[in-house]
Parts: sequence; C-alpha cells; structure tokens
Amino acid sequence: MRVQGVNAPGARQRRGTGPPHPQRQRRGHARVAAGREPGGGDGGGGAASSSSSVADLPLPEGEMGLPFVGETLALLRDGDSFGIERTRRYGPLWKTHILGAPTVMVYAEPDVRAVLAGDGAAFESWWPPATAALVGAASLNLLAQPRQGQVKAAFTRAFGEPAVAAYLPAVVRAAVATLDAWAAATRGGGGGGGEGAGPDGAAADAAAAEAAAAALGGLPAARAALPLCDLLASATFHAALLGPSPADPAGAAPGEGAGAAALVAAAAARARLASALAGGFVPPALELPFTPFGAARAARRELLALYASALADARARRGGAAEAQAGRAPAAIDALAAAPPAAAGDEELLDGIVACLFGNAGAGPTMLKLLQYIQPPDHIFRPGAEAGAGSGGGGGCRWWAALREEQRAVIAAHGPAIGAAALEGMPVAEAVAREALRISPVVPAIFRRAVVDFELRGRRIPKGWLVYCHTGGGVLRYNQDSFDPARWLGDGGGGGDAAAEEGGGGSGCPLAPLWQGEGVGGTPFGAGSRACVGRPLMMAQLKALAALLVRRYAWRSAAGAAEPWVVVPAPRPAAGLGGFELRRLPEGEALPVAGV
Ligand code: HEM
Repeated sequence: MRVQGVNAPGARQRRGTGPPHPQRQRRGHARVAAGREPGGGDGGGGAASSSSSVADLPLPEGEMGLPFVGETLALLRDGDSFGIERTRRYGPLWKTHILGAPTVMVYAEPDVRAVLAGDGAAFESWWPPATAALVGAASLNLLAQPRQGQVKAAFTRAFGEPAVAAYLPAVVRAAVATLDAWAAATRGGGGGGGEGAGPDGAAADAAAAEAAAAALGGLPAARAALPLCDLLASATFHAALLGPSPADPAGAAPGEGAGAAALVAAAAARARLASALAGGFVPPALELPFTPFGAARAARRELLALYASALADARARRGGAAEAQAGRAPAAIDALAAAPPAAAGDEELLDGIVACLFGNAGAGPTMLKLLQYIQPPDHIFRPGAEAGAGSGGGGGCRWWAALREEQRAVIAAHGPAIGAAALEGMPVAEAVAREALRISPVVPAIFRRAVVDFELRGRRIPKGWLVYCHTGGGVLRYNQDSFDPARWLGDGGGGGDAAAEEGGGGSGCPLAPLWQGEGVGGTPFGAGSRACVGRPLMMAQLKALAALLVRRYAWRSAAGAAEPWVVVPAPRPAAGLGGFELRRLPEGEALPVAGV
C-alpha cells in the first residue's frame, strides 16, 4: 500500500516530500513519513526513516483512563480544555479512550490531511453507532468506496458551484423572508423604535410582530438568536433543495405577504425536525418516544416522507408536460431526480439528502458568528445616537463598514440582485465567511477508523483504533483568538492583526493562498474523497447573508464579540448570544436588494 508522505507540521515550507519510501511498506501496514517526535513542541524535525515494521513502533503517548469509559467523562466535563491540556503535554498526536474505543487524537493539520487522504485504503469512515440509524445506512457519510464515489458524483452535480448559482434567487428570497420576520418580531419584543416606528404605528407594529412571531414558531426574537439562525439555515437550505415553494411566488413582499409568512412557517417546521434529528446524536441511543433518540427517529421518518414526495414530484415534472417545468426555478431535487438508478438508488438519494440536512446543522451556528462578530456602529443601529460610538461589536464595526463599502461597489457593478456574478465580486464577504468558518469550528472533529496499522510521527496507530481528526487547524480553544478576516485577503485588505503576526503587514496575508490547500485555516469542510458536498452552497449562503445583513438590517447583541463559545455538547455561544436585536434599516440607510 502506498501512502503519501508529509513533512513536519509547523514547517509549511517543507510540506510534500514526494513518494513514500518503498522499503517502509509492509504488508498490512501503512506508513506516513513522520515529523517531529510527539511532545516535541512546534519546532519540527526530520522525517523518520526507520525500516522496522510499523507493528514494532511505539504507540502515541497518552492515557487510556478508566476501564470501559476511558476518558469520555473528562472529555464531556472539560470540553475543548480536554484536548488543549493533553496536546500541551504530549504534542499534536496522543492516545486516549473515548466514546467506547481506543482513539488516537490528531491535531496537526498536515497529519489530519494525511489521515483523510487515506480514506478507503488505510482508514474508513466511522460515526457513532446512532448515526446509521439517524442519517441512514445508505447515506454518503456511511457508504464504503467505491460506491460512495459514485453516489457522491450525483450530489456534487446537485450542489456544485454552477448548480448553486441557479438556486441563489430562491435562497436570497428565503433569507429575506426569515430575516424580515425576525426583525418584525423583535419590534414586538420590546426592541422599540427601529425603522422609524412612531406611536401611531405601535398597534400595527404589535400585530405584525405577533404574526411574525407565530410564523417563526413562537421563538422569542430577542432571546433565541441561535434557534433563529438554525431556522434561517433551514429556510435557505430547503430553498436550494426544493426550490421556491408554491407559497413563495417570486416577487411577493417578504415579511409582509402571506406567501412569505407561509415560507417562514414551513422553514420553522423543518427546522424543528432538523433540530430533533440533530438532538438524537447525543447518547444514549434508546428508541423510546420520550428520549431524544426516539424523537430523532420520528423526525427522520417525517423528513424521509417529505423528501420522498419531493423526489416523486420532481420525477413527475421531468416526465410530464413542458408546462410543469416552465417558469420553475431549478432546485437540487431536480438534479438528484435526474440521476439514473445505477448512479444513485432511491435509498441512497433519500439518506443522502438527510445527510445533507445533517451537514446543514453547521450552517446556523456559522451564520450566528456573522451576527456576533460583525456589528454595525451604534448610530446605525439606533438612529440619532452619536456617530462613532461602538455597539459592542469591537473590531466588528470595521468589518461592517468594509462590507457596506463593498456592497455599494457590487450594486454599482452588478445592480441590486444578489446573484452569482455579484457574489464573485465580494472578496471582503468571502474573507468574512472564511473567518467565520475558521474561528470556533462548528464541526470540531472528523472520525476515522484505521483498517491497517498506520505510522504517523514515528508512532503506530493500530488497526481497529479510532482516529480523531481535529478540523480547527491552529484553533485549539474556542473564541480565544481574534476574528480577523484580513487573514484571508491577499490584496492588502487592511492587513489586520493576523496578517501582521504572520509577517503579512501591508502586503496582505501570506497565508491566503493556502485556503485551497494546507494552511492555518484548518479543514472546516474536511478533505479528500469525503470532503463536504455542501461547501459551495455554504459559501454562497454565508456571502449572500453578509451582503443582505449590511444592505438591509441593523443588529446588536449585549455581549457582542466577547461572548465565548463552548464545544460540548455542540458548538455554540455559551449564553446563546442573549439580548440580541435585529431591525430593518430605515429607508434612507438601506441599500437595495432586487428580486425579493
Ligand atoms: C458550516 C457548514 C458545514 C460544515 C462545517 C460542514 C463540514 C463537513 C465536514 C467536515 C465533512 C467531512 C466529514 C468526513 O470527512 O467524514 C462534511 C461532509 C459532508 N457534508 Fe458538510 N458541512 C457543512 C455544511 C453542509 C451542507 C450545507 C451540506 C448539504 C448541502 C453538507 C453535506 C455534506 C455531506 C453529504 C457530507 C458527506 C460527504 C461524503 O461522505 O462524501 N454539508 N461536511
């Protein structure tokens, strides 16, 4: 078996050392030319070149904890501190026993990439036991290669960049409908003012707020920033997947029309199902109606019924009269319905869609990061406030201003629609999106299981052990470094703190080109043959949201950028970004958005 070699982590210049040494290959073993010894700090070191068998290599350092439970309780109790403390002690590769299995923890990005590149050969996908029951045994995440590659091709066609470009109008309309409802509900929740509402408008405001709150599923607008972002993510994901609903005639006025309210209510119902599904992944997996796992199984059944009927409708449209297709915006379900059974059977399509919805669970928290780290200055949020006063967003005001400036230029060049060409011209929004994905990663780890003995850093990962791949690159502790999109701007883009630290100074961040390959950005979407199918959709959603927010809304949270994130049981701001308010900008301040 041939395995690609990597060099020492922390020494980017020395990455990629060519083919593996033939003498190091042993039947049933795989090796990676290793970097520095475990525990050796960040200084790097030479590649190990011993010709001994992998089976003779020592295990990584670390502790296996108590019988049966190992160190699982410490992981649950300490959250990200669990990994930080041991990584300090042992270096970026160590062993433990969590979630019922001996596990090697891999923290250095080149090592993570080496493990992910070994998928199907040295490693196989591994998910906690409840996953097969919830996402489905035929979902992309669980299919073995080569079938996984064949089915993935169908999903890549449906969610690739060109396809996503065609879904954008529906995605933007769904986002505007949801945000408008959120803003209307905020006004009813004691937010006051906003949009120039005077005493005369108070009764109308209260009625609109009540209707908006009902459409949002009763979520209290000022205290539910995370669930509302989950709802927003559900609305945009389903707009891309299913296309505009009959209740969402293009051109209806969102936030006010019945169509928009129906769209938001449908998104809220689906968000509840998605949230019930995600809730089932936390053990124990007891299928009783009152347990989270039981509720998740019930949600899965409902979702499968919804997607099966959408697939059948899409097939009927394909086989039916031309007028069934005419005027209908394209959606991912149409592309999936076009896949021949040999490329993806019905079970694979439906479980794959559930896997996509499960992937989309990361979208809500990532959208929330935009709201947390980018905040308009006070005089924008509260017309009449003294210009120049901060809003608790700290450096976020600077990025709000940069995004506003970019949107003015985008509107001048492309008009007010937020389409594919407009997204292309948004380097600042792109940098903001990448930074939101980098900081406090919402998918903190990817698991694999070794199917052969494997060498990493001169240590042995035994066959059958789990491997925990840290996706966060240099991010170890949540929310502890600065939110600095400048690190992604290669054109000088203001040269923020990160660029300066990395020696980028005024010439922009030297790490920017590394986003596509190995770099400090981590692997938020994974890497290799199982990399995320939803990356183009996610990037488009985040950029469109950044554009929409600065064009049409003002917002503020009490804690601003300072609120820390926690990782257990799921990545989120510790207090849910409480005291959050979102408003429509008054007419004079708003920039136009076409097609909504
Ligand atoms: C911020 C949002 C997201 C993050 C951070 C994320 C992250 C990831 C990661 C790390 C993987 C690799 C898992 C592995 O290697 O085992 C993955 C796979 C996957 N993601 Fe995403 N994802 C996101 C959004 C989405 C969306 C919106 C979709 C649907 C359109 C999606 C669909 C999938 C699917 C189907 C896979 C499995 C691919 C395969 O096994 O071949 N994800 N995602």
